[in-house]
Amino acid sequence: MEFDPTYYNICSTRTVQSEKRGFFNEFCVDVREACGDKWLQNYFGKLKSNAARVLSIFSDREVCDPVLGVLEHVQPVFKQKDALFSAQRRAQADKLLLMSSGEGAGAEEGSRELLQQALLAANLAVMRAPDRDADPSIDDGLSLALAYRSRASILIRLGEGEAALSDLKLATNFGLDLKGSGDYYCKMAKAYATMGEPAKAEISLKIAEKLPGSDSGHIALCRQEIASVKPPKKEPSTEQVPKLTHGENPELSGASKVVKLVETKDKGRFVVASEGVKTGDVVLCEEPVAACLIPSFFGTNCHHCFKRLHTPVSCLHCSGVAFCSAQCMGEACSSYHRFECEFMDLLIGSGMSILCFIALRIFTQANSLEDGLATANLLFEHLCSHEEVRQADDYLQRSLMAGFLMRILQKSLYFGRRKTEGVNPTAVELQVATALLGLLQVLQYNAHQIYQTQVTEEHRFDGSNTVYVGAGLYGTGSYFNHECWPSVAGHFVGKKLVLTATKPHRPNEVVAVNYGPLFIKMNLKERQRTLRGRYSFSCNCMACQENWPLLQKLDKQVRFWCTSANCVYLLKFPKDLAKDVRCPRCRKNISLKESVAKLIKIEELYREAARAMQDQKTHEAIELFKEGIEMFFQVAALPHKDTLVAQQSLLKCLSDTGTTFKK
Ligand SMILES: C[S@@+](CC[C@H](N)C(=O)[O-])C[C@H]1O[C@@H](n2cnc3c(N)ncnc32)[C@H](O)[C@@H]1O
Repeated sequence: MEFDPTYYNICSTRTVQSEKRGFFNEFCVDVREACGDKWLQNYFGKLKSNAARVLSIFSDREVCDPVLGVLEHVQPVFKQKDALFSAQRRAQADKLLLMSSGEGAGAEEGSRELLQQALLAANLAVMRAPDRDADPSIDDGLSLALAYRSRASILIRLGEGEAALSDLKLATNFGLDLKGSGDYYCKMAKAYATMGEPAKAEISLKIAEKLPGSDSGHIALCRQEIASVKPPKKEPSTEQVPKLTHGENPELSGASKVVKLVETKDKGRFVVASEGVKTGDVVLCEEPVAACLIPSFFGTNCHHCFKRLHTPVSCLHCSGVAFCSAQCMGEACSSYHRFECEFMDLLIGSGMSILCFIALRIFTQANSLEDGLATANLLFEHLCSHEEVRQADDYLQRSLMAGFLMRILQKSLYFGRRKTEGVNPTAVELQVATALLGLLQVLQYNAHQIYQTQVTEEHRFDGSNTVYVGAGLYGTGSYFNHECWPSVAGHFVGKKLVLTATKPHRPNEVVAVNYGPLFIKMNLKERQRTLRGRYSFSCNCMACQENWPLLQKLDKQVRFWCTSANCVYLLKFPKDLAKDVRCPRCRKNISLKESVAKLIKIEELYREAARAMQDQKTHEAIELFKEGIEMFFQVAALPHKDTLVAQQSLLKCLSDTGTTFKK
C-alpha cells in the first residue's frame, strides 16, 4: 500500500494531542505561522538530531519568540482544597447518616440509599479537605481528620469494617486525638464486628471500659449492638496474577521461557515461540516502565494503581487526583505526583495526549534526574521510532510538546531552585527536553492501552464491557508485532500486562498481538490504511494474504490439514466422508474421517465452555476452550467461525481473571 502522508500526519498528530480543544493546538498553530514553510522544510526539517531540534525551538529567531512567549506563562493550575466546602459536605454526610438511622424497620432499602448518599458526600468532604492546619479558620484546621471520622461512621453502618478502620486511623493521623475517647474504641469494636472479628471487637470494648470516665451505658449498648451484627458476605476477589509458563526468560524480562526475540529486515524485532507454545500458555506478565490514568477517570479510579475507587484518599495538596489507599497516596506523592500536582489542570487543559503524560511520568517517577535521563535515552535507543517517515511538521509539534513538558519540570522545581524564572534551558534541561522528544517518538509506536472489565451485578459475562482507563509503556511488551488476528489474548491485572496464547504455536512461529484493526471487523483495505498511517508498516499476516472475510460474512466452512506426514496443505470439507480425497500437494489419497470426528468433538467442547460461561464458571470455561482450540489447530486452520468466537470468548474469560469492577 502507498504511503499517504496526509493520513499519516492526522494519525500522528493524535498521538501528541488527544483533542482539538486545548491551548497546545493554538500554540502549535501560532509557532507554525511565525516560522513559515521555508524555514520549516528547508531548515528545521533537515535537522538530523533531537538535540538540534530542541535547541532550535529555543534559540532560532524564526520560532523562539512565540515559543518563549508562551512557555514564559506556564503557571500552576490545579484543583485547590476548600475547607469550607469540605465542612459543608461533611455536615450533609452526618445529616444523611442520622436520617438513615431514623428509618424505621422494613425501610432497609431507603436506609441503604441514604447511607450511599452520605458516603458520596463524605467522599467529597475528604477530597476537598486541606491538610492538617492548612486552614485553621475552619474546623480548627482539622477538616480532613473530621471528614475521615464522619466517613468511618458511615462505613461501619454499611458493614465495611476494614475501610472504616482505615479511616479511623487516618482521622488520628491527621490530628484528631481519638485514642482517649471511648467512642473511638466503640467504633473500632463495631468495625471489627462487621469484619467477623469478635475477639478484636471485645478487646476494643475492654479498652473503652478502662478509659477514665468511661460511659458504661454507651459501651453496654454497643456490646448489644455488636452481638446482633452479621458480617456481610465478602465477595472473594477474582483477580489473579498468573504464573509465566515454564518461568521467566532470563534474556527477556517479564516474558516466559517459551518465547524468544528474533529480528528480520522487514519486520524488525519480534517475539516468536522458542520450543513451541500451547493454547493457554502465559507468555508475558509484565509491569509497565510507566503508566498513566486517562484524566476522565481521575474521579473514579486510583491515580496510582488504577483500581476503581470506593472510599478515596486524597492528595494533601490538590483535589484533582484520588487514591484507593493511604499507601497508594504515599507512594505517588513521594514520587511523581509531587512534581505533577500543581500542574495537573494545565496539563489536561493543554489537550495533550495520554502518551505525553507517560513521557513526563518517566521523568517525574525516576529516583533522580540522572535516572530519568538514563531510562528515557535507553528507551529511545531500544524501541522503534520510525524516524524515516517523520515529517518536519510532526517533528516541530513534538519538539514544542517536549519544550512544554520540560517547562513544567522547570516550574515544578524538578531541576531544583533555578537561578532565573526565565524559560531559557540550561544544558541539562536541554538534555531532558531532547530525551522527552525521543520518548514522544517511541511512545507513538510502542505504548499499550490499559483495560479493565466492567461487569454487571447480575452476570460476569452478559453485559460486560471493556473500559479503556489508561496507557502504559512495557519494555518487553513493546517487542510484540501485530497480526490482524492475534495469537495471544491480552488482559490486565492492575497495570500488569498479561499475554496468553490463544492457539498453539510451532517453534519459531510469530507470537502476535493486535494493534487495533481486527480482520473480523475491518476489511483488508481499511486495515492496511490504518496500520500504514498509525504504525508505518504493511501487514502481511495470513488474514491479509488470504483476505479473510469479516466475521459476519464468514460461513461455517472449515479447511482441514492434509493428514499425510509432513504435508502442509489445506483441504476443503469432503463432499462424501466415506470416500478418500486426493491431496494436490503430496498426491496421496487420504481420509478426513478422523478430522471431521475431531471437529465434532471440538464443537461440543466449545458448547460446554459456553455453558460454563453462562454458569459463570470462568476457570472451567477457560480449560474447555483451551482443550477445544488446541485440538482444532491439530486438524484444521483458520478462519473458522466457531473457533474465532471461541478464541474471543477465551479472551473474555481471561479478562475476567484480571481487573474487573462493578458499576
Ligand atoms: C511495538 S513495535 C514492535 C516491535 C518492532 N518490530 C521493533 O523492532 O521494535 C511496532 C512496530 O513494529 C513493526 N511491526 C509490527 N508488526 C509488524 C508486522 N506484522 N509486519 C511488519 N512490521 C511490523 C512496525 O514497524 C511497527 O510500527
